[in-house]
Amino acid sequence: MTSLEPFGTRLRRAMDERGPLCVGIDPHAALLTDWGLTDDIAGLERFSRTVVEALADRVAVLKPQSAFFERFGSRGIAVLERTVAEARAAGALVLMDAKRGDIGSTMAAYAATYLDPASPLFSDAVTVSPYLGYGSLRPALDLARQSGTGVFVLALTSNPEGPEVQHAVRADGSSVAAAMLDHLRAENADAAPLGSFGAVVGATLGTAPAADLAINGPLLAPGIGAQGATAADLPKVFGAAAGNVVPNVSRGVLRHGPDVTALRESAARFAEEVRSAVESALHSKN
Ligand SMILES: O=C(O)c1cc(=O)[nH]c(=O)n1[C@@H]1O[C@H](COP(=O)(O)O)[C@@H](O)[C@H]1O
Repeated sequence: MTSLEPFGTRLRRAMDERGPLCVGIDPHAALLTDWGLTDDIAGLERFSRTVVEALADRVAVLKPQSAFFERFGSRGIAVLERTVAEARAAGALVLMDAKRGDIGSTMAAYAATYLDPASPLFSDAVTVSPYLGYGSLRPALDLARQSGTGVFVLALTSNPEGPEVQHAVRADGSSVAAAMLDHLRAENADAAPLGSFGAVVGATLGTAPAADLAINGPLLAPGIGAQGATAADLPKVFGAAAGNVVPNVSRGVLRHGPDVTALRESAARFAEEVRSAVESALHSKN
């Protein structure tokens, strides 16, 4: 198997060179309509191509949300394949937002889909759900190590329903989310400059979580823009861990399309807000 440089190393470099912003490629039906496109495969293709053309040469990470492609069936998946390939060729890291999770033997097939370089959907990293037990993710974690890709595990999600599961207290007194972060810390032990195994922690949490965010890996922070969080929330949620945060904005940027310049300007504004928020979080700790 061909192996890339570890994902964490590649991500740290991209964050240093381009800033840490991740922009989502979420072709909502409403956005296709707002862009003057048809809600069909031609609209999907045009939307995705435009986002890649506008942003793949300047943001660190693009995150296609697989569901919006899957809803068009096999032809939607074909557009997703091309989107991933074109975004990677233009220099962005691609984080496939698939949120997969299943028993280990099935997880191995999901892992092969996104993290095996021979797969048509090969991506730099994938989101997974650990709620069949962290150990069920092992095939994805192992394949990521082999192929130089990354895995982002849901820990404290941005939606209001998350705490029902994620704040639940385990028999040993730790919360489910804290246990997921502990697993990731162990996964990333000894990695430098950054581990390849990330956690998803919503920018919407409002305050610093009780759980320890120092996992020596990236922290994907969705929720800025349409879900109500702003870059200014990053210091209070992430504190000293802000230097490893990859903030995601999807609709907040996408609503400025289809004009390529307007998409670029919006992403640049978010990138500047994020840069100054991260700087102030790190500065206040010194
Ligand atoms: O894993 C994710 O990306 C994710 C985790 C989470 O806790 N919350 C969350 O919103 N997301 C994704 O991040 C994107 C947020 O989109 P906007 O609300 O439009 O910025 C969507 O693609 C969600 O599926």
